[in-house]
Amino acid sequence: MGVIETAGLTKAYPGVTALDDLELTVGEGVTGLVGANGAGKSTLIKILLGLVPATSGSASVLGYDVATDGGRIRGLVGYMPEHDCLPADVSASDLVVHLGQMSGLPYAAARERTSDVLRHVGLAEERYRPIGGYSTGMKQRVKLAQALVHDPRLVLLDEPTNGLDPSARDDMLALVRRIGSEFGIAVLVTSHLLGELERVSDHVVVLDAGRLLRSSATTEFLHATGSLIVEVLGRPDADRLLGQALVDAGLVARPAGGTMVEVEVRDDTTPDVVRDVVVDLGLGLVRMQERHHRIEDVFRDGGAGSVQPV
Ligand SMILES: Nc1ncnc2c1ncn2[C@@H]1O[C@H](COP(=O)(O)OP(=O)(O)OP(=O)(O)O)[C@@H](O)[C@H]1O
Repeated sequence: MGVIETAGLTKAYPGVTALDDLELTVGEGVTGLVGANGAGKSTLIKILLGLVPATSGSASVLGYDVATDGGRIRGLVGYMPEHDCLPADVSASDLVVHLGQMSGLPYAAARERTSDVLRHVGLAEERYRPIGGYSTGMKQRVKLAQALVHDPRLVLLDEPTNGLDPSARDDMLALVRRIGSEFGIAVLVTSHLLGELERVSDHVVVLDAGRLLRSSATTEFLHATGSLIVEVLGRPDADRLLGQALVDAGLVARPAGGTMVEVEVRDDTTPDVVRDVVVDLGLGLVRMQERHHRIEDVFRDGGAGSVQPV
């Protein structure tokens, strides 16, 4: 049985179908839920928490029916909401203790767990200061900590990198990965930035306008394409020169930006042919590697326009 299962799950708001006949199974590990703004990610999470009723179809979380067992599910699941929802005049420490107690922990246990989770998410002395003075990155960490305080089986993280600068985003992604791998907690994490999910997820689910576009292991999204990317240096027009020489050598080659050329792999000898051509031209070989599909190729094929690769 999956950690999350949906069957024919549909949510219609007046004038918009947020989820459309969704059939989904999410297992252990880290699952990335990707989709453009409005694809239905937050709606799915709210239904899974039993906070919003579905129009039709069914869903279960950890074996419990979202329609009837919402309270039980919320006791076993941690939720990091997308939007800023933290009180400004309370410290992270007091807030997380309070939310731990609301999840059913006795006071002493809530204090102990709060100290642990705030350390895990990287909040040190500042945990005793009011949240109003925190940076966006620190606030995101508080939201993550409160999702973990009651030792959940599953966490639902809605856009945890929202509003973060590149370095804070990297830190948050590393934390998400650790939750899945070191702590053994199943994770469903949403983002509209595809490259992020590629980095931290074992499995990727792609939603497009409320419909399931694709669900597969991340490695399947990254399978090789049968071409090589060759980067050279030595002359400003090195790519043009190399491209022509490779075509003359009987290979199919095209420019790939900068001083890079993409070469179709004909057989096992292709890398040797490329190397020899580069040497004959007196160019320097910077790299030669297999080109991989990236997750955004799914959107290029599937048609969802506004998802941004990073
Ligand atoms: N309470 C609501 N009433 C009416 N329409 C809604 C409501 N909540 C969501 N929607 C609509 O449902 C669709 C899906 O919204 P949802 O928030 O689930 O998408 P999302 O993938 O999470 O996007 P975002 O990243 O922008 O949050 C959107 O068209 C949205 O406008």
